[in-house]
Amino acid sequence: MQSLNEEILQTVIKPRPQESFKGTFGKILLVGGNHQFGGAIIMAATAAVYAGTGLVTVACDPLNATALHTQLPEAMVIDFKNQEKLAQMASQVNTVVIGPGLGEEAESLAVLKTVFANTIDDQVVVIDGSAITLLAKEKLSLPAGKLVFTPHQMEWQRLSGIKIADQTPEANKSAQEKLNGIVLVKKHHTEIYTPDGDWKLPIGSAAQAVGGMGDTLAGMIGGFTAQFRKNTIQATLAATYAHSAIADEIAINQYVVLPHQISHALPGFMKKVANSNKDHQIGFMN
Ligand SMILES: NC(=O)C1=CN([C@@H]2O[C@H](COP(=O)(O)OP(=O)(O)OC[C@H]3O[C@@H](n4cnc5c(N)ncnc54)[C@H](OP(=O)(O)O)[C@@H]3O)[C@@H](O)[C@H]2O)[C@@H](O)CC1
Ligand SMILES: Nc1ncnc2c1ncn2[C@@H]1O[C@H](COP(=O)(O)OP(=O)(O)O)[C@@H](O)[C@H]1O
Ligand SMILES: [Mg+2]
Repeated sequence: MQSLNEEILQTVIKPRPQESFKGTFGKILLVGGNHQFGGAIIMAATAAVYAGTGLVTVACDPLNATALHTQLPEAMVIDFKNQEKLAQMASQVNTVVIGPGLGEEAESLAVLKTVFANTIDDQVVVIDGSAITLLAKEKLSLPAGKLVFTPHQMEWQRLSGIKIADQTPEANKSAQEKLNGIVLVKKHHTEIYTPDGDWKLPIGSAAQAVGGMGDTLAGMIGGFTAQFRKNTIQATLAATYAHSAIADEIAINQYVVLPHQISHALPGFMKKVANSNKDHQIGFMN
């Protein structure tokens, strides 16, 4: 397993072409946010908008629409119970992120099934949080698309059947190969298993151990894969590295890092990376 380093940032994050419009930078649909977990989808959508995705739509319980728009007027919103609209949106975007705050109720499962039935091979589908738990519990078939699974260790236990204590690189690799996608096993020093090799994240800290941190990462991976479409694996690696690199900078002066602070720091961080070259030290606060 290789150690992931900051070179992945320069590989992926380039200056924006001037001959462009919002569609150039990708379209994303984020699905989740039931009556209980609206904050999760708001955090994921915030990450996608601040990562620079051209167009961001959220499918959630309409109960969350006002809160979402108060935080994030850039995002569009649809009712996740509107099956027709959900199916249409799910097939039209570059990336679908499903799971943050989706919940595990009958309504959540209906939403998941509609999305899984309508994605297409060209798309990236990021499967996080409740979507992983439901996928495991209901033994659903996998959707079409380039799949990125983002489980924490308990979600990975549910999906792979490997107990947390037995989650060795060998066991994780063999389970990832069966899933036919990218798998991030999220923890202190997250592991990323891909068809092109495996990486360990050497940065990040306990200041990140707070609810919503993974929802934010899912939104960032969504935003990066929708925007930097050349290579899904590299975009996923860059988002994962940037998430903890920003957290480490904030943690120099803070005991705990709030997930939305990572999103708000993203445009400045990405600008520094885009301007930098190999000899330039990356850091967005100096
Ligand atoms: N503001 C919001 O709206 C928020 C909404 N959220 C949304 O909530 C939904 C449920 O997601 P979830 O992760 O909170 O719950 P679940 O999947 O049941 O896992 C927890 C169980 O696993 C165990 N556990 C063991 N190892 C672990 C590990 N390394 N990392 C984490 N847990 C570990 C853990 O052990 P314990 O803490 O009890 O010791 C516990 O028994 C999901 O849709 C998510 O997006 C959250 O993002 C929060 C903010
Ligand atoms: N002690 C830690 N050190 C480094 N990173 C951590 C630590 N604790 C949590 N994280 C990171 O925070 C995120 C937590 O994800 P997750 O459990 O899905 O959060 P949530 O669902 O509440 O948003 C992951 O990216 C994980 O790697
Ligand atoms: Mg999570």
